Amino acid sequence: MTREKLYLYDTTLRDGQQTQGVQFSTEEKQQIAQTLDALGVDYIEGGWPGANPTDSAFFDAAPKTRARFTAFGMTKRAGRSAENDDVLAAVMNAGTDSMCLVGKTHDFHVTTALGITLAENTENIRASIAYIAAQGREALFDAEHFFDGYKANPEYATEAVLAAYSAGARWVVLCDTNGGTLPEEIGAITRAVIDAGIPGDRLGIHTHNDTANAVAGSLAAVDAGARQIQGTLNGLGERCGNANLITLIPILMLKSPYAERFEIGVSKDALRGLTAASRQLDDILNRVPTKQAPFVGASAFAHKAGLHASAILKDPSTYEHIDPDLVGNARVIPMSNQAGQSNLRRRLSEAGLSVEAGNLALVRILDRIKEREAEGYTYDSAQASFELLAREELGQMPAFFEVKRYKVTVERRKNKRNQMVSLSEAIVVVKVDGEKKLSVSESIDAEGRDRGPVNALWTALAKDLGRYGDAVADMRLVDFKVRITGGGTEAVTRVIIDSEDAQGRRWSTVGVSANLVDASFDALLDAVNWKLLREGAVARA
Ligand SMILES: CC(=O)SCCNC(=O)CCNC(=O)[C@H](O)C(C)(C)COP(=O)(O)OP(=O)(O)OC[C@H]1O[C@@H](n2cnc3c(N)ncnc32)[C@H](O)[C@@H]1OP(=O)(O)O
Ligand SMILES: CC(=O)C(=O)O
Repeated sequence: MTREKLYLYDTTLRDGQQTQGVQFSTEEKQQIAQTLDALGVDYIEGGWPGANPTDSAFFDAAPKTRARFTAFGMTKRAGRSAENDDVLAAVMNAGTDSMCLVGKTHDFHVTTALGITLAENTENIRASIAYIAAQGREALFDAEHFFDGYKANPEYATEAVLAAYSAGARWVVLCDTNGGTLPEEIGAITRAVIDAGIPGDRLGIHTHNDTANAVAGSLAAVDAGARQIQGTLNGLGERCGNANLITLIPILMLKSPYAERFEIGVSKDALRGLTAASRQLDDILNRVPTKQAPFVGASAFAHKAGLHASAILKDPSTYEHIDPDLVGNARVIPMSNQAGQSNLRRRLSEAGLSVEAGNLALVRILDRIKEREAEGYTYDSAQASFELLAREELGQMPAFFEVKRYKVTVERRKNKRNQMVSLSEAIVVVKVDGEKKLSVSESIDAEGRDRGPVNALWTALAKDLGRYGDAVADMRLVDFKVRITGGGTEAVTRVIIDSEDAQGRRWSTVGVSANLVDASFDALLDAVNWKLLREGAVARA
């Protein structure tokens, strides 16, 4: 049986950025776009060009993606032509092949929020979509408040979406903007729109999670005939969030009747990257991953009750609705050292380490990871630290150098202009090839500003690493995340450092301590050791 194509439209970088407390940098947007592209979504909505400097900069250096990279904006305002609307012009000038414009479809919003007549609004929608289509570009129309609008005035809501469709919109996306419509009603109204003349393969669904039904509402629209789903990674989005693609993707690929009826752009291989994609986003946002997140949470396949754990060991399907491996997650069975070995072997092989099944080192690695995670470490994203830990247990970790001691001071004092300034200084003593080396460094940028104690430590460490100096010369620290976490009985500080080198490699390392500077130094040492490994450095016996 041929399966029908179902399109996935990701709006993490636009509606996801409307989440309280979320503001992606341009680099973070680039990183997320690459992850989405690797996952296999069909559209990546990058943001609203012209609305803020970050979005504009992101579109200026738009990533090259296989997915259709889409700019978001709104329909032209009344009293001016589409050609002369400056907000629309900024969206058009972003130069993307696809553009998604939001427009009003609820009569109350037209008269109250916009203060124009219904006819004027319909004309704004028509003219804006026609303007995009006339340039041979793909137009999408986000029908804002469509379901509430349809309930209040079905004739007008239908007129508004038909205007977009007739003007050439490739997709008309029905939005449950306030998130209050329940799945059954979403299905019925979607069917009514199809009956009114817009075919299902031109209809999309955009739901919000205000009643925790965004995923169910999206599926109801698909059941009714819609063929595009809009959503976000981890369900980010305005207020309670959008439909969670991290939940929807495995449902569409693994659950009946969707798996049999539909084809989406995500391959089975890419599906295995789902857990990593979800955790990468949490990492970027410096959020603790939700343990109970369906499919990807650390508890999604954790079996605590004795009855469960015992049956699971006989056959995992006794208490699991899918094999966790399919989504890149791992089974957790407390007390069983066998748990998670296949997952561990896969992670090791990603680090270039091939370890045969049954090797006792696997048990030791798992034990150490568990111990360290109890202390506050996390290895989900800190792949470089994970590799170093594994190498130690496998006897494959060279001792390049030894840190004998270090010291950091931070001083606040008045400068000549009577301004309070800070100055960080570090001293690091290392032993390389039997020889002690003492380096002192201040951390000051080109404008004379203090770059902080961790930077001072890094520059002191890198200053004299003897014959390893050249190998780390092109390395720089690009991100630094701090989180206070409950490790054991006391709160500890976890630091994750992202480093980069001139060859475009980027790696993450983790350090934990009750002391912020110690935790940072711990992560820093891992970063340097990983770089030395990659450079093929050889330690002298
Ligand atoms: C449902 C959604 O989530 S849609 C996405 C919403 N996202 C955002 O709002 C974030 C980005 N937005 C922005 O940065 C700004 O709102 C901008 C740059 C787009 C516009 O800024 P401003 O010109 O200062 O307008 P402001 O934000 O104050 O108000 C929006 C204006 O657009 C009008 N408007 C709102 N929706 C539409 C629409 N679909 N079509 C035409 N005009 C619209 C409003 O009536 C208002 O006009 P007014 O100032 O003449 O009353
Ligand atoms: C367009 C959009 O984000 C909404 O209506 O919710």
